[in-house]
Amino acid sequence: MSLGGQQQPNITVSNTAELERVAKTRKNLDVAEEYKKLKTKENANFVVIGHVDAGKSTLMGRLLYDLGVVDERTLKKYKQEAEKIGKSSFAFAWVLDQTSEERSRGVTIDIASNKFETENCSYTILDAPGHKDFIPNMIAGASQADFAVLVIDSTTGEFETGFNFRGQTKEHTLLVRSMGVQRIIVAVNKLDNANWSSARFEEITAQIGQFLTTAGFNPKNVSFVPCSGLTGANVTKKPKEGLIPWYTGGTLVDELEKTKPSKRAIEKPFRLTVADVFRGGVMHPVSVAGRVDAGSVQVGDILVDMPTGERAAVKAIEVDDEQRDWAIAGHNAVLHLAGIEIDHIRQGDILCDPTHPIPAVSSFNMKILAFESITPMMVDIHRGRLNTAGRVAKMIAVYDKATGTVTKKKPRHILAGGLASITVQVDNGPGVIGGGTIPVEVGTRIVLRAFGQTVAAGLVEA
Ligand SMILES: Nc1nc2c(ncn2[C@@H]2O[C@H](COP(=O)(O)OP(=O)(O)OP(=O)(O)O)[C@@H](O)[C@H]2O)c(=O)[nH]1
Repeated sequence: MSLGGQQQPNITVSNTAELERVAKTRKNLDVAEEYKKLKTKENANFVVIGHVDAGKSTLMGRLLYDLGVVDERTLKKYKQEAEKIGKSSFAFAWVLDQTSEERSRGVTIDIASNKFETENCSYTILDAPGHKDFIPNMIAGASQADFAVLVIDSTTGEFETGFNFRGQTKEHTLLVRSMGVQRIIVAVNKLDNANWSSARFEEITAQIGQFLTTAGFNPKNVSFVPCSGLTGANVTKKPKEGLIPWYTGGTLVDELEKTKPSKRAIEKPFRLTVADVFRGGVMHPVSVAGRVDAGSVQVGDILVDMPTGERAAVKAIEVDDEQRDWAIAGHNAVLHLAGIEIDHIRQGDILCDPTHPIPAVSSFNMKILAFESITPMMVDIHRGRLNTAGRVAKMIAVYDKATGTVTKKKPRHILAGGLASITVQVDNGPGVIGGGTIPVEVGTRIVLRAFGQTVAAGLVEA
């Protein structure tokens, strides 16, 4: 068994009577059927990636403003404040930062901090860009994303800096691909700085296109949009006549609308990765927010928290700030829980169907794409929002990237860019329940970092 040191959930509970009381309220709904009946818009989640200062916040702020999520008065206020400090161009970026801040003070659902709707779909921008701790946050976001928007600064010199060996464009892109994201929209941004030059647009699309193919994106899942977050050209509206006569494609929003959310794992056992734990008011002393990764949940269900193995009952559910009887894979949900203490559930834990809990293991095998050269070494293991210390304990095999056949067993080291299998050992935790273990199963996506850099990413294997 490669998932080593597996813990059985020890079914200790804080309050059995409470669990039983809540379980009685279960309406025994067929959630998959209810979901089919529901005529709501599809929801898609995406991450925004790109080099520092590529204009990510400005572009998303512009999008939110043009779609009416932020009103004129608020923008005016930001513009005045921004002018006061001599940075008038920051007003749009503040739209994004401000909404995320405000929302997180209300119902704490940080993963759903920025939402907007188009005609056919509602969207959630995962993890507002510009965050100090951007990469760990991006890993968490990417693990829940249906697609990514890669923002490129097309200003002369800036594109080249962002795209060079140590620039973030490549690291972010490899990361989101490793986290399972298959569709990417490239916003060739700040094209106002390049005089809306078609030659510049083509130069950038050629280079990025080639890189995306080598990073494992299928060209049919990649699209390029010339735009300017600052002027708003080609974000939600076609640019003024004559501005980009050479461009026949759609706006950024048109491209978003073409993107179908990935298929939901509705039939699989329930899994929700806890993004946030909070007191949801007097009625709800223990609440969690997160995305339903698989399966479904309904009021009255008993769940098990992993890796602690504690049970909890679902007292109430909110989806999109509305009270609901159920939630299903793909939903960003708030679950109000009973029968568990607030300090017994942590960010990064997985709430599961108790008949099929995710294993909590102290070691696991994974197939990696090495970003840097790998030897037996200390690493930070990132699994969605969870991050814990560990080490590369064994190097199992290196594969040929084209054919997948083993080229070397028990290698001494794995070269950057190589495909390989390794065993990862989790360090002992500081005596907490589930310490020294991490909830993973076959197919879980893991990112390994060391010295502040991503060194490898891949999937847990059997
Ligand atoms: N000319 C021009 N400038 C822009 C555009 N978009 C953003 N900028 C400017 O570029 C700078 C950086 O913009 P941000 O939106 O903060 O960039 P960011 O990528 O979110 O930055 P980080 O979060 O720090 O990585 C600001 O001075 C913006 O005003 C654009 O479309 N055209």
